[in-house]
Amino acid sequence: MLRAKRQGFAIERALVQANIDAWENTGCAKTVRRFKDRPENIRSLYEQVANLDCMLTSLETQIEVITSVHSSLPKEFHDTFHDSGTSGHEPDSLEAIHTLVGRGPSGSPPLAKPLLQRRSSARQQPKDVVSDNTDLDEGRGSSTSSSNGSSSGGGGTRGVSEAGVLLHLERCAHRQTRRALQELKEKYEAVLDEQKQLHHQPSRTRLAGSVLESLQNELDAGLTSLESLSSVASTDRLIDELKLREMTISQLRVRVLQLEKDRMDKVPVDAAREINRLNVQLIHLERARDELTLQNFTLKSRLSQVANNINDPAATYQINKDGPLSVKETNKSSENNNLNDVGKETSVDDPDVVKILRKSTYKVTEESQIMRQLCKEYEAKELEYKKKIEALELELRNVQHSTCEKHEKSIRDLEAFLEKQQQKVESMERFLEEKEEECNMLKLDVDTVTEENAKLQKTLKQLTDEKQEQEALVTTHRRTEDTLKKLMEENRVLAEDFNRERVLRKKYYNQIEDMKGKIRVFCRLRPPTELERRRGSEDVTQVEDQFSLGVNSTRGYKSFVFDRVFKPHESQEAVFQDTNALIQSAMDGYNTTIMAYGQTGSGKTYTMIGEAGSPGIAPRAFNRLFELAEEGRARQEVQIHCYMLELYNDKLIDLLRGNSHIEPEKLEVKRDKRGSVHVQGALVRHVNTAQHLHEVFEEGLSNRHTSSTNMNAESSRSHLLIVITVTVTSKQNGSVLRGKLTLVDLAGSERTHKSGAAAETLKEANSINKSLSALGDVIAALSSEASFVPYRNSKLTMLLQDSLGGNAKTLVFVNISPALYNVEESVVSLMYASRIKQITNTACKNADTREITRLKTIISKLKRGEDPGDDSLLTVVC
Ligand SMILES: Nc1ncnc2c1ncn2[C@@H]1O[C@H](COP(=O)(O)OP(=O)(O)OP(=O)(O)O)[C@@H](O)[C@H]1O
Repeated sequence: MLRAKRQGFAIERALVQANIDAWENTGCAKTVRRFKDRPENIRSLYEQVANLDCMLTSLETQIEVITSVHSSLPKEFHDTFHDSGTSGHEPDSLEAIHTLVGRGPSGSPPLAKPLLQRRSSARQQPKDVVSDNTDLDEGRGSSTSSSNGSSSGGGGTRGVSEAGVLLHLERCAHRQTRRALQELKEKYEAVLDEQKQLHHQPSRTRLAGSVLESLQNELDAGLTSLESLSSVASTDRLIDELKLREMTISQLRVRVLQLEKDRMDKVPVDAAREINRLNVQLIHLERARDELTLQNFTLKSRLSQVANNINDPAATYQINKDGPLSVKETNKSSENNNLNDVGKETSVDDPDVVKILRKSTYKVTEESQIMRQLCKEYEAKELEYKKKIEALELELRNVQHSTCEKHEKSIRDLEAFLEKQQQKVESMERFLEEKEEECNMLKLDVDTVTEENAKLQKTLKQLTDEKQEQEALVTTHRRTEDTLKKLMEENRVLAEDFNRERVLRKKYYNQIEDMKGKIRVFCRLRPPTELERRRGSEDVTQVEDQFSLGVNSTRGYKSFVFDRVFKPHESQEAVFQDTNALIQSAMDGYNTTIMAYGQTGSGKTYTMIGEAGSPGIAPRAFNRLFELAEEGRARQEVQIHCYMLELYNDKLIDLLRGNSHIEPEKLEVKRDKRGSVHVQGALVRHVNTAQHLHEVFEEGLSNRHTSSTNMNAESSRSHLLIVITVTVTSKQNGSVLRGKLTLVDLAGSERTHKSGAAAETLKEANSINKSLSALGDVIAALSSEASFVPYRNSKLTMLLQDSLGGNAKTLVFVNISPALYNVEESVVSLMYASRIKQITNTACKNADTREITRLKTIISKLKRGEDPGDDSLLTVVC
């Protein structure tokens, strides 16, 4: 019995350990962690295991005690069992007990039912079968216990036939039955022994009672532990799961409220991320639901296992409960059969034993009832738990439903938001497409610009190369320019030197010529007149330098060299600068003559007299004379006289006497002994100032004959002579210098058909041409150094006798028209001028010493009473 309890507790311990292992091995990691998070549950389980171990230990102790008690039983008790042919050892009795309670010693399937069936069938068998059992028992005894020595023919029953096998099995069953009976017998003996011990050894009785009490307690503790194991752990786990679910639900509610709040606040939510997060959360929830379902299933399986575990003891107890009946029946049958048989064999029909057995049976029955009650309670709790589980599952479904609805609502809201966002995305895509089109256009523009840029870069590179080349060229050009500048500077210096040298050469040549008495000839070109411009006449002249002039005539280009050539636009001042020296010569006592020669309208009057605002040589000479007089006023006294003559139609006219009522004297050209020409009878005016001289000059001009011709609007129709005598008396020694400045404006030569001269004008022209022709003859004679010079052919040549080949310093201006229309006259004038230039004068100074000599001669003649002759004539008319 104790061993059976021990086996039962061992089984229970193994079950508890198996539960722990199952929970740890088959349970999910989360569940294991939860249990590990709650060490009290684990501790309670291990405490249960430890309690069961203690109970097992105590049972082992009890078994040892009972074994020792059994060994102390009287010898006849053992002999009885020995006589019955049973071995009587403990394992057999335990095996019989296990067989009775329906479970093998090692948890093997129960053998009670087949054995009972076989027994019942065996009971119905004839006695020969029993004899067979006896044979079998004998055979078993021969096979299992050689000490009996009664089974010698057993090997004959082991045969090849099925009947032999059945017989062998029946014998085994019979042997088991005998073992059970032996066990009962041993129990009976034990009980007897206990009774005896109770009588003789009260301590042992008490020990047995305590052992029974402890067994009952252990049984109660085992049931309680099983109940607690099946109820408390499951309830705690369910509570934990419920709390976890509630926590998850509350978190979901909070999240849903947050989402609602976000949606209501229209806060931008990343819909996709939120949906993903909710989907992940749904997956977690589904996993959690699956886990809970699995746990629920595990729990149910566990409950069913526990229920089975409980049912096993319940079945045991049921068996026990029914067992009494069975036992009763068994006992009855035993009483009726086995016991009767035993009784027959052992004569165990003691009412006390039966009473004890019945008492035990009743006790077991009570325990079985208690167990059934416990089973009912457990079933009720199981139902309760199932209801709770169903309620929880319902609540879970509701929560899932509500959560799903909220999530679906949120998903719909999110989908609506997503649709809006998609619309925005579509609009943005359209906008993006437009921008892409613009971008493409811009790319095309960029490509075009890039191509242009490439072209420009290429052009720029070419330009850069060209620029570099140009810079090199510029550098070279600059060097060349520098070199050229240097060369030009050198050239300029050389030119200046050359010009200077040439001027010096000319100057020295002129000085030499002056020393030789050569007449100086200046050539002056005038600009084209308005008439010539209207006629479109070309300029046939070319000023080669300040000494040379070329003319493109019908006979070709011809160059002329003069002492000075003035260009058309050279000023009157410039012209006068080169004539200034003759004014000084007049102040120095020389006869100087300045005259202008040339074709009519060539600029003779412009050169000699000038125009208003552009005075010519005469007015400037007047100013210069008085300037020189003023300059030498401290050391000398200057007396200036002048007269003006006009040779008109070969007739001399005193211009200063023109409108006076004084009868004009007969003017005669005279020459004194020195060769100086003077006009007898001319009115000589003394002038004190330059202004006075200008007035006298203007007066004389007003009397001059002029008229308009085709060649000149105001043509001079006569030859004009302005004669200014200068007497310079030295304040230091009283010496006297008598100079004469003769300014001659010749009338212009002209061709009558060109000048369009009328009858009177034609007469003037003929007279002019005649006088000029005589002048030409004189010039030709002087230039050819002829022995006879025809001065007397014309009054003009008589007047110019002391100026051409005379003792004066003479300057002749040959005025030239640049027009092609006048080229022939210009060439003739230039040829005349060239001839004039070849004429040599014999200039001499009218010094006092000679005068003194002459006066001395006159005085001497007068002293001798002789006529002084022409030498006594005064050269100056006051
Ligand atoms: N150097 C000059 N610069 C400007 N104009 C000039 C120059 N020479 C002459 N003229 C102009 O040419 C015209 C003719 O000049 P001018 O009267 O002096 O010639 P002319 O030789 O005296 O003629 P004629 O013998 O008929 O008197 C004038 O109108 C004069 O102003």
